[in-house]
Amino acid sequence: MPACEEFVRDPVTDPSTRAKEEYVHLGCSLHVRPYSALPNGRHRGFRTSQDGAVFTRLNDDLTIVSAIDAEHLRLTYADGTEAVADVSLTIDEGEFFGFLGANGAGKTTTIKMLVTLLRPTDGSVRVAGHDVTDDPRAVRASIGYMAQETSIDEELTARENIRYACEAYGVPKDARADRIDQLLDLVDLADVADKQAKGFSGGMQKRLDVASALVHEPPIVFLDEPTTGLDPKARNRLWDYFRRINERGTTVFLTTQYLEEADQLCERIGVIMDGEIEVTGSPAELKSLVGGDVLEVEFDEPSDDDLERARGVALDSALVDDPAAVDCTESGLVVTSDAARRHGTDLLVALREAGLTIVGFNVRSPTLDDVFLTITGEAYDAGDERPAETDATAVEGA
Ligand SMILES: Nc1ncnc2c1ncn2[C@@H]1O[C@H](COP(=O)(O)OP(=O)(O)OP(=O)(O)O)[C@@H](O)[C@H]1O
Repeated sequence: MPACEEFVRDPVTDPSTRAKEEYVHLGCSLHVRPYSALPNGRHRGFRTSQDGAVFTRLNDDLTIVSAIDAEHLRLTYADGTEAVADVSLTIDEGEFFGFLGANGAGKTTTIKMLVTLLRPTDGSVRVAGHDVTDDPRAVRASIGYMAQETSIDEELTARENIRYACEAYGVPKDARADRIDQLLDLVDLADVADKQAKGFSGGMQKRLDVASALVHEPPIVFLDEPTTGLDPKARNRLWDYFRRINERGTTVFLTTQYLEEADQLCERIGVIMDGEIEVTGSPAELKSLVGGDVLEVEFDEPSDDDLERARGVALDSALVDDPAAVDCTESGLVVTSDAARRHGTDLLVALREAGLTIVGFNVRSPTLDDVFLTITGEAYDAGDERPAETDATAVEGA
């Protein structure tokens, strides 16, 4: 993101108000266009990337209005558990942000503070420019929240569920019928609109849940593990939907058990560990922390001695200058090195000469799983892995 200092003031004419207004332009690939002139004379602009996807409002002082701005958030539960120790985060409007962390790291507790369900023990947070403690109603009017637990009523039909959400979120009466039809269409439930939700598959229920959380077209959306338990097809349909709302300018804050999901969808990712943000960056930036490509070697039923010997060979090789770059698995070795592609075969020869029988090898680019292992020293485990539910036609005609 360009720093605020890069802004230059430049008067332009806003054709919609026919008044000469002062707006702000950004150089290079980003620019700001008039968005609205507020009643008190302040201006807002929206910044777009070249494809028009990213929206950013500007304050009077030309700083960017953040969708979420959390400073030193802390939350201690009544039993003394410090679930969130120190979380500071700034998320721009229009960003697709992924929030990752192992089971119990503090993701849900953080989200609950951001959506006003928990009051921070310490620290401050503004969402859509409103303080969550001082102005929770304004925050709630600006957000959609899809919790891990479903909020739909299984006794109601899909249409009734969305209508109920429209009433709860205060969608104007004359806009409801169109909004309901649009949402049913968007989440591919138009064919089963008048069937009871209790007959829906897990995937259909999740999609109905998303539609219900977004009826008021909030500018910021919090999705807490929205695709857990879904099969890849159902997950893909939700991904498409999340991409679409983000392309329309919605800020998305996502937690997920699936690193692949974060990799596919998120522009930026924050990793929380023991209640503190460990690192933030784009998926590519995070992958660069791994320190090179990953060489995986598999042996034929290796004993512990074999693995130890293999590790010694790897440590002696030209590939490795840091012992942390070599991990033993049950069946082989994983070596991370920026020379893995150039000199990987040298290591294979050395391993064979040391009497190890290689049954498979692979050199690949790092994944977010590797990132997680590098950062936390543990494999990613963000919750109970439930069996995938199919998105098959649990309801006739779906
Ligand atoms: N109501 C509560 N009272 C006391 N401790 C809690 C409460 N809710 C959560 N915790 C604890 O706070 C810590 C953080 O929990 P949280 O649910 O925020 O983590 P998480 O990263 O969302 O985990 P998961 O991936 O399992 O959803 C954990 O140690 C958890 O046991």
